[in-house]
Amino acid sequence: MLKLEGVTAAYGQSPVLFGIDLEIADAEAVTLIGRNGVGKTTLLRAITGLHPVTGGGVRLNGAQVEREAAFTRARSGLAYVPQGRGLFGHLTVEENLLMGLPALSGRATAKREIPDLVYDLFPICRDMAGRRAGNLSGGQQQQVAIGRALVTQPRYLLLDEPTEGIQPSVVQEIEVALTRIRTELRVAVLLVEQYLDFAWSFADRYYVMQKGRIVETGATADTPAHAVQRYLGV
Ligand SMILES: Nc1ncnc2c1ncn2[C@@H]1O[C@H](COP(=O)(O)OP(=O)(O)OP(=O)(O)O)[C@@H](O)[C@H]1O
Repeated sequence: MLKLEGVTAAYGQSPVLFGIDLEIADAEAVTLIGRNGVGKTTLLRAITGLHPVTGGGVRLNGAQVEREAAFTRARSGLAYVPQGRGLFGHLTVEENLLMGLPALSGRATAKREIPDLVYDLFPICRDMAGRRAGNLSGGQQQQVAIGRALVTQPRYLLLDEPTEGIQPSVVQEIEVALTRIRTELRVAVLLVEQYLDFAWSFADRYYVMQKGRIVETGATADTPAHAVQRYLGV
C-alpha cells in the first residue's frame, strides 16, 4: 500500500499542496485528474522524493519514506515516468533502459539485466535498441520511458500524462501494456491524465484535484467520466 497523509508542499514561500490524503492498494489502478497547474506533477514528485514535502507523511508498505532520498524510494519499489518522458535523447534506447538498473542494486535477489518482459510488453525497446531515443516518435519514446521504469522492477508506477501528444493507436497499445503490467506483474499504477476516456477505461478509482486539494474521489465504475469533466474545463 502507498499512502499519503496530509501531504503539503511549496515552491519557496508559495504553498502548492494543502494536505493531500490518497492511497493506492497493491496492483490497483488509480487516476488523478485536474486542470493544468493544480499541483498534480508536484504531488507525483513529492511521492517519489524529487520535491520535498513541508508536512504530512508518505508511507510505502508501512514505512515512512517522506524524508528518504528519491533513489532510496526507487529501491523500495517506486518508479516514475515524468511528463515529457525524461529520456536522454542523445543516448540509445538500450542505454536509456540500462539507466533503470542502479535502482536494483539494493536488492540482492534481483537479476541485473533488462527483464525479457520489458521487450515483450514493448517490442520497440528491442527493435530500436540501437537508435537514439531523441529520434523516436512521441509514442515510441513513451513506451521506452515506461519500459525503463519497469527495469527497476517497481511495485508502484507513477505516470504523468503518458498520452500527451500521442496518436490514438499508440494510446491503445499503451493501455494494453499498462493493463498487463497491473494484472500480470501486479504493479499498482497512479496515472495523472487529462484524457478522461483513457483514464476511466484504465483506472479502478479516481481522485480529482483542485488548487492543491483533493476535492472528490470515487470508483470510476460508479461515476461516468462526463460527471467529472467540469473539473477539467471545456
Ligand atoms: N519550479 C517551480 N517553481 C515555482 N512554481 C512552480 C514550479 N513548478 C510548478 N509551479 C507552480 O506550482 C503549481 C502546481 O504546478 P504543477 O506542475 O504541479 O501542476 P499540474 O497540475 O501538474 O499542472 P500541469 O498539468 O500543467 O503539469 C502551479 O501553480 C505552478 O505554476
